[in-house]
Amino acid sequence: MSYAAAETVAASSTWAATNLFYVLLVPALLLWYTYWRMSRRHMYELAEKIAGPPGYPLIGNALEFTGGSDEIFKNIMKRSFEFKNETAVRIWIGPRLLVFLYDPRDVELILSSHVHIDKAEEYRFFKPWLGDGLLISTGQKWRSHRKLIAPTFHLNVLKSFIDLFNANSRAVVNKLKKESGEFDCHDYMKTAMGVNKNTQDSGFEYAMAVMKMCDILHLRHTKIWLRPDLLFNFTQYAKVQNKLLSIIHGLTTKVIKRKKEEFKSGKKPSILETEVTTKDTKTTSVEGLSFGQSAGLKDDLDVDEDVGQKKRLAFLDLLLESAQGGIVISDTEIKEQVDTIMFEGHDTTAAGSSFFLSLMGIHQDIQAKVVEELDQIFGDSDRPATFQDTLEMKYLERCLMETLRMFPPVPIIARHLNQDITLPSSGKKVPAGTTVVIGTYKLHRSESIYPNPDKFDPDNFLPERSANRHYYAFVPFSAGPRSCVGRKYAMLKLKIILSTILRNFRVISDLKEEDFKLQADIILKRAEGFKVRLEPRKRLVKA
Ligand code: HEM
Repeated sequence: MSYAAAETVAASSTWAATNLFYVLLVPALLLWYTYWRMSRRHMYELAEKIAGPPGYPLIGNALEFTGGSDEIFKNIMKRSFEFKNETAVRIWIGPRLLVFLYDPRDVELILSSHVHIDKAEEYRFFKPWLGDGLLISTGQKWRSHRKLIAPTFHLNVLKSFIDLFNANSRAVVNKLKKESGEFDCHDYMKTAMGVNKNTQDSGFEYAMAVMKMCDILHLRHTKIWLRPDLLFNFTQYAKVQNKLLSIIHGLTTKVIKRKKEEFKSGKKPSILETEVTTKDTKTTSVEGLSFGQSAGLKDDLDVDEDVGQKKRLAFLDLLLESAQGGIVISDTEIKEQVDTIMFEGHDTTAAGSSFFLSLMGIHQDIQAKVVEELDQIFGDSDRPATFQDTLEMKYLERCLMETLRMFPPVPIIARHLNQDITLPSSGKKVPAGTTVVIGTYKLHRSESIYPNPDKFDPDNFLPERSANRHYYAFVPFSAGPRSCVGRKYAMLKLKIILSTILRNFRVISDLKEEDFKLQADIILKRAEGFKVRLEPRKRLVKA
């Protein structure tokens, strides 16, 4: 056979082999798809019984998640209100079934459970950043770390942060004095929330990096092609993410290193509670800081039983001390927990306080009542706030809670179901494998729970109005065993910073709530920025 003929034979046999491959591939794929659909039949059958918008084959409702994050938020809200009378709404993002829950009874079923504690698949995008920190870990690891960390947010530890909160608040007021005209107060709140004097320089860079990381994570949540790591790692976003993570982890490492050096040099932990408790179980629940735990469930931030004769330490001090033994927590785990707390404690409080100031700027009458209360507490004095003062800020607290109702910084909470559940509200079943999404934003705007839900009305939180409301109708900090571990810290800090600002300035907003463009890239924000103006109060308190 000539060389040319041999080449022709080789080419045609390659062609035949390629053809055979495709001929076999198509039925193989069809077979696999049929098997896959059959194995998920139970899921499809149950999902069919739950109301939801129609979707396309294979991609489901993924096209609804195109556009900017403010558009996505608007679309989702519009969609969810189309199903106004439904307590649960399903959507498909490709093969993933998501069921949104809006009824407090269904929310309770998930959040009060010790079984449904697994975070949804979507939280895995946080993994390169937060590792196995409290927010995303599960099972025994989460249980043991939660048990270790919760006591570091005990009220007695938090009280010792008050000086730091006051110092931060005064620094913010001093910076705000330079503002004239309209500006974005979120910029100030971001840096005020996460830093102390040792981390102030890196604080802004860190805050920016966190914000950009959230943008990337949000993109991965909403754009299905960015979900698989294999594809994502080839994109420009992956490179940007690596840069941002080096900034974020750089600051965490710095904070831990400094603490370790203090530890080695024998410096006493910064916060040390010398007061010891009795052996009996005792709870230190304080009204106004203590929501997030339903009746009948033990609040792990309050209970003193595990303390016994031990001293109470602040978060990082305790982790480092526990690491000394080497058994309880490793160095990597400490870093993951610090990253988690720094993220969770930072953006959420910054958004909450910025919404609060925006709302005060709109509702001058309500702001005047807050200031009247502050005048009663502080009189003409420019003294810093004490813990007792924060307990007396009852009206400010109601305004804060109403802010968190209307604009919950964490607008959804998602869990992965490992078993079928039956919704108490409707008797409908949600199949195992579903991502259940607690739609906090919509739940908080439910007409059947809050009459006139779009109106900013702090009286919604008058004790007599709250008393008859379902406990799970207000869950800005989640609730139950996986509730926010920093909720009391957040309330205390917010009360101190917001009261200090209002003692010094009148806040004015030219926009109304209905003009807010909301976007939810992980944390709920105003897309146009939190624009306000300030006027020094006549009796200007020295900051
Ligand atoms: C206004 C401020 C805050 C809001 C609205 C908020 C809200 C929440 C919500 C809704 C969750 C549950 C998330 C989920 O299950 O997916 C959560 C969890 C968590 N939060 Fe907060 N948070 C705030 C402030 C803080 C602060 C100041 C810290 C720490 C200093 C903190 C630390 C955490 C941690 C560690 C978790 C995970 C708890 C666990 O799974 O065991 N948060 N937060």
